[in-house]
Amino acid sequence: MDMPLAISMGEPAGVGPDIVLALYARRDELKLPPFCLFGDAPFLRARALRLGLNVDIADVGAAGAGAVFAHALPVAQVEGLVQDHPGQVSQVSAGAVIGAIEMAVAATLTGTCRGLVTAPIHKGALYHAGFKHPGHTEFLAELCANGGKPHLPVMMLAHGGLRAVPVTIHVPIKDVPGLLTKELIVETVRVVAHDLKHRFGIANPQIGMAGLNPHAGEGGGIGREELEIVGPAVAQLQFEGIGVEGPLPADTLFYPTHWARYDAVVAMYHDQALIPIKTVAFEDAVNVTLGLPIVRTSPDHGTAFDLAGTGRASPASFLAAIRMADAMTAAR
Ligand SMILES: NC(=O)C1=CN([C@@H]2O[C@H](COP(=O)(O)OP(=O)(O)OC[C@H]3O[C@@H](n4cnc5c(N)ncnc54)[C@H](O)[C@@H]3O)[C@@H](O)[C@H]2O)C=CC1
Ligand SMILES: NCC(=O)COP(=O)(O)O
Repeated sequence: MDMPLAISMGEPAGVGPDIVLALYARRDELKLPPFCLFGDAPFLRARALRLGLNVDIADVGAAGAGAVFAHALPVAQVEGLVQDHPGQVSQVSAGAVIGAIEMAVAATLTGTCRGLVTAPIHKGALYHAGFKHPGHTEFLAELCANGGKPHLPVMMLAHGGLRAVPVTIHVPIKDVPGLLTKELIVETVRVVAHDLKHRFGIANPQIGMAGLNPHAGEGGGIGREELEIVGPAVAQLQFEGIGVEGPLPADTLFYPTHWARYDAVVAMYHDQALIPIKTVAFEDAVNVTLGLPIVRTSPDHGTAFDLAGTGRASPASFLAAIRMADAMTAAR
């Protein structure tokens, strides 16, 4: 029996649960691998009813998932209140949302599940409820560290051969220059090169590195970060034998033909990396976290409150995230 993937429920007011239910309803047609949804069974029954989906839900936990997946959606029950109010931001479900991630990570770390796919969370709602982590990426690193030294989590958005990685992630733009260090860039690219090799099977990854400033600083005339931070990081990485070029002007680096020269492009901040990939592939790009001891993928979109409970959310990115996690863990 195939070991299941773990899926965390995400924000119940968002489209994540809708899409998981809709995909499960098409499991045979799509030949989906077995998965267990870490969430709330009564809420999921109510949401399935609202969407008109004929889905049986079995509260069997991750260990029982493989046995029931063919005829019922396996759920690992989380603690805490979960409301079925599509599109309404609320902190009420925050405990259950966070608990679902914690349980799903624990099941993956202990080998009950083979990889993790996360449904979108509403970061603002969780912050208001006291959540201290900027997003999944950083939270997962802490959970995987299990009290030890956290891994450096690296966010990568991928669509086929187009991959984009931000060095700084969920931080205010005004803080980016202060957070960028040669060490952070070097460590990020080491993780990218390692995981492209070992998780994506790319023998000798080639990485394009963006500058921070317009025109990559124009030789120091439009900012010195390229000369003082990014350039020295590239030199260090090249010395280590990693295939990196840069710093390159970010405005032309993402021109698809240019981008396609590289196995991944490393950008200096969130929007520098994510705007290009969401522009060319919002429908089915995947967010994958590198640098963790577990495989974690996620759709590229968020909670889409405007579509929650309507059945109109596209399942394409979520499906791509499941397929990527399945492929990355196929040997297990
Ligand atoms: N991995 C995660 O947990 C992520 C969470 N978020 C969170 O989601 C919340 C909302 O973020 P937004 O910036 O509004 O982005 P969003 O992706 O939720 O929505 C942006 C636009 O795209 C549309 N859209 C999103 N998903 C769609 C789908 N599956 N099918 C069709 N249309 C879709 C929405 O209707 C909306 O018009 C924020 O709190 C953000 O932090 C955002 C990205 C990833
Ligand atoms: N914009 C991507 C995003 O916010 C996803 O973050 P994470 O929750 O996967 O860390």
